[in-house]
Amino acid sequence: MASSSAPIKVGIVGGTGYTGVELLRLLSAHPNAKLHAITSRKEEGMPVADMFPNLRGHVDLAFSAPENAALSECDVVFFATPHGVAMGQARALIEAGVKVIDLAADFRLQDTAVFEKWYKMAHACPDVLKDSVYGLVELNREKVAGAQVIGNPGCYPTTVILGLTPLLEKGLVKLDNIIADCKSGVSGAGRKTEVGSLFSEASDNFKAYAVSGHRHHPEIVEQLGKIAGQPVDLTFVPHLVPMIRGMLSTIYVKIKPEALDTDFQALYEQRYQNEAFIDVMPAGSLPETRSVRASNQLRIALHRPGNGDTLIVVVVQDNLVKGAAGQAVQNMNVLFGLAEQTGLNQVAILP
Ligand SMILES: NC(=O)C1=CN([C@@H]2O[C@H](COP(=O)(O)OP(=O)(O)OC[C@H]3O[C@@H](n4cnc5c(N)ncnc54)[C@H](OP(=O)(O)O)[C@@H]3O)[C@@H](O)[C@H]2O)C=CC1
Ligand SMILES: CC(=O)N[C@@H](CCC(=O)OP(=O)(O)O)C(=O)O
Repeated sequence: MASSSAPIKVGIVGGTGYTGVELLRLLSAHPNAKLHAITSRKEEGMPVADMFPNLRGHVDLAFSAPENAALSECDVVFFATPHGVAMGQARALIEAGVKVIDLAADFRLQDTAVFEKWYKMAHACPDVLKDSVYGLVELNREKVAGAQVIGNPGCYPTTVILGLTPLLEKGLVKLDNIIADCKSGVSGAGRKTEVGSLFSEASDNFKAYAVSGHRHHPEIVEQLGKIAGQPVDLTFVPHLVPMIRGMLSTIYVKIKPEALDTDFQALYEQRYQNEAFIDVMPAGSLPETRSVRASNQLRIALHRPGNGDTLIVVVVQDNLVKGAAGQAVQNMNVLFGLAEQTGLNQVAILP
């Protein structure tokens, strides 16, 4: 176990994916982390920096096969892998005293029947799942600090949950009339050669997908229900946007009649005033995904068209950072008692 002075020994399962290389970018520059094992089944033996030249001079390890990786020697292992991988290895790792942060969905849904329905697999360790923590730090900070296994939230759910939390905590909006219209860059689909992700298919194109149901819907519903203290449902529609990184969610809610006079701007500013990675912008702002590119910042802006009963919450983040790897490092910081912003103060890149 890492002490307050000794570096945190880090393992990454799935180092050749988009979230994997983002974890490597962040952790190679993290003052308290030491990369100890990075796995890839396909690229075993390849120096990491040969695959990712941005890491030359920063990462001097080679990829190792998962089964040969010294993961049990680590203090924490990040799973940047498809759904179903972490849950197969979590028990052995926590028995070896290793903390687990899963970027996939294995530890996000507490309802295993719902998990099985949407991910087409039975949960491999429901007992470990029961004790795991949903790693949305801004809502679960204390639980994250004492966790053994953390389920890093999905990218879309991160924007919708943080966008709606102040409203649901106070019971200010109707719970049967929420629409989340979400847009993601193509890196959200992962570093796989799926047709839809090819340049000639994705560039100069914009499309909705999974309109009749997306696996993030149950994750969002489960979390919003916990915050509201009662069942919540919503319409959630993801879209693929011709850009590499970035996520913008536009969330439409109906204000309850008795809450029409609420100062929503003040509510959000107060609720997130101590959150380093949540920027509540001036009312009416138009957040841009490029303003958070490669940073762990999430920006929120409120709109009240015609001062009527509709409130529109616009949320932007980088899907690979606050939507994945940055949030995972934020969880690691809390897990090991470090200042939450450690290794996460990158300013967004413009132009
Ligand atoms: N892309 C994004 O914006 C976000 C992604 N996520 C989630 O994070 C996870 C990783 O996503 P992403 O990086 O995009 O995915 P990629 O497809 O880009 O990378 C997957 C990685 O996992 C490895 N891998 C695949 N299968 C296995 C296996 N059975 N055992 C061990 N390693 C395996 C692959 O390497 P190899 O095959 O060589 O072992 C590769 O390194 C996914 O669950 C995704 O849903 C979460 C938030 C945002
Ligand atoms: C553009 C795109 O394809 N996005 C992915 C979400 C990526 C992701 O973040 O999935 P998890 O967070 O659940 O791991 C999708 O819609 O399936």
